[in-house]
Order: sequence, then structure tokens, then C-alpha cells
Amino acid sequence: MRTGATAADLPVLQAHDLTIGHSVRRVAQGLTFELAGGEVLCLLGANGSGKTTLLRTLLGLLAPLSGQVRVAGQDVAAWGRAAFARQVGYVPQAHAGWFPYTVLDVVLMGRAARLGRFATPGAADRQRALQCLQALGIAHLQAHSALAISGGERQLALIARALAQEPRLLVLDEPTASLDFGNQIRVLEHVARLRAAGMAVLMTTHQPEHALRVADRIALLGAGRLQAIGAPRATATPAALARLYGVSEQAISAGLGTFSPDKDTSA
Ligand SMILES: Nc1ncnc2c1ncn2[C@@H]1O[C@H](COP(=O)(O)OP(=O)(O)OP(=O)(O)O)[C@@H](O)[C@H]1O
Repeated sequence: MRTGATAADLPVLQAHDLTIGHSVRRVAQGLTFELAGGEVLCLLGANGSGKTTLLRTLLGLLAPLSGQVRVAGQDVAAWGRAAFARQVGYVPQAHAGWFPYTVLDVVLMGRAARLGRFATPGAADRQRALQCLQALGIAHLQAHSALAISGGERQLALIARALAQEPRLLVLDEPTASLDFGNQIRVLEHVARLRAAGMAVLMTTHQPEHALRVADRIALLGAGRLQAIGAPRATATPAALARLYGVSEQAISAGLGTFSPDKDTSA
């Protein structure tokens, strides 16, 4: 950390010249970027381009092959578990399932990061967990077994659990993947509210129109590099997306429909 700088002054997340991969298998290299509080960064890339590998490396779940990840100015590997959970919440892709906890208990687990070592959640924690369920529109499921809800409902419960941690950075791996249209919009609106509240959000998506809708910056990961990172409409152009996904520009423009940067004059 710089002399005189406090953790609050620093970007929540810094990746410097990062090479990511599995064992010796390199997936991408030369990844350098930062993310500050109150900012939403959306990561786009084709299947297998390395989005999840990058998120897992940023979260310290996978060691970088080279380069550095800092969270609030400190190397990601140097954080203790509970302290890290107060900084970063993570909603992984398509979570398999839990033991038969209730949905409220699952969200309460997110409060563990905010409790003392041997403390149990109190009334204020239950209230906070319930607020998170309400924010995601699933408070009616609070007493249901987490094993007896749909995949989309489980996804919303996982987001609620990450929110209950009250992290500075929320990392979401394809958060809208299994959600119906209404819940996709609800989650995107919630991301916008979190940004307004000062949280940093890093999310992957296979839907560029979602990124165009909610991101402050978009990063394009392809061919083992960050192809571009910057303002949404200047970065996720039909030409850039066509290169990223290996389809024609016309197909991209048709797929983006009303969200097409060419058609949308509101920017
Ligand atoms: N545990 C692993 N061991 C070895 N290679 C892996 C492992 N997990 C993923 N890979 C490989 O790393 C590359 C990047 O995978 P990753 O899951 O990061 O891609 P992704 O962009 O998240 O893909 P998708 O959009 O399909 O979820 C792929 O070639 C994949 O086959």
C-alpha cells in the first residue's frame, strides 16, 4: 500500500500483468485492470475463453501462473478467510446444491463474515438476511428447503447470501443464466442499485445486451488476451463482438436488437 493511502482510497481490485490457467495450461495472459467502488465491470467472452478461470484467480481460489492480484491493496493470497469475506462476495455459476437448510439459513450463512468467531447470528442478522431475500423478491421462500427450490430461485438465494456479507466487491459468474426474463431484469436493476450504494461489481455474462445495460466498463476476453476494456458502447461494438464470438457483424446487430449501439441513440 502507498504511504499515507488508506484501503478506502485504493481500487477494490487490481490485476497486474496476470497470467491465468490450470496447472501449466495457460488460458490468458497480460491481464491488467482495476475496479473501484461504485463501478460495474462486465466481462464478455466466448465459451472457454477463461472468464471463470479469471474470476477464480481474482478470488484467490486459483493461483495465478504469474502476475499479481490485489484486493483493497493487499495480495489476494494474504487475506484471512473471514476478513476476505467482508471484502468480497462471490456467486459462482450454476451451484449444485446444499444440505437441507432453509433458504433463510443459507442467506444467514453470508452473515458469518460479519460475526465474531464463536458468535451465532442474532435478530439483526436475521433481519438483514430477510432484507436481502426481499430485495431479490424471494422472501416468500425463506422457510423452504434450499433443496426444494428451482435453479433460478437458488441463483437468487445465492445472490442474497453474497449480499448478506455486505462486501465491498461482488463477483457474479453469469448471474442471470438460469433466470426468467423478469428476474434477469430484477437482478440487473439490483446491480445498478448496488453500484449506486458504492459497491464494486464484477460480473460475467453471455448476454452483451445485459452488459450494455448495466456496465460502466466492459472487458472483452478472447484469444488469451484482454482484447479491449472501456466504455460499454465504444468497447462492445458489433465489430468487436463479431470478432469475439466468431460470427458476422450482421448477426450480432440482429441479436442485440433494440440494444444495438448503432440503433440506440440514448447514449
Ligand atoms: N479445472 C480445469 N482444469 C483444466 N482446464 C480447465 C479447468 N477448468 C476449465 N479449464 C479450461 O480452461 C479454459 C477456460 O475455461 P473457463 O471455464 O475459464 O472458461 P469460461 O470463459 O468461463 O467458459 P464458459 O463461458 O463456457 O463458462 C477452457 O479451455 C477450459 O477447458
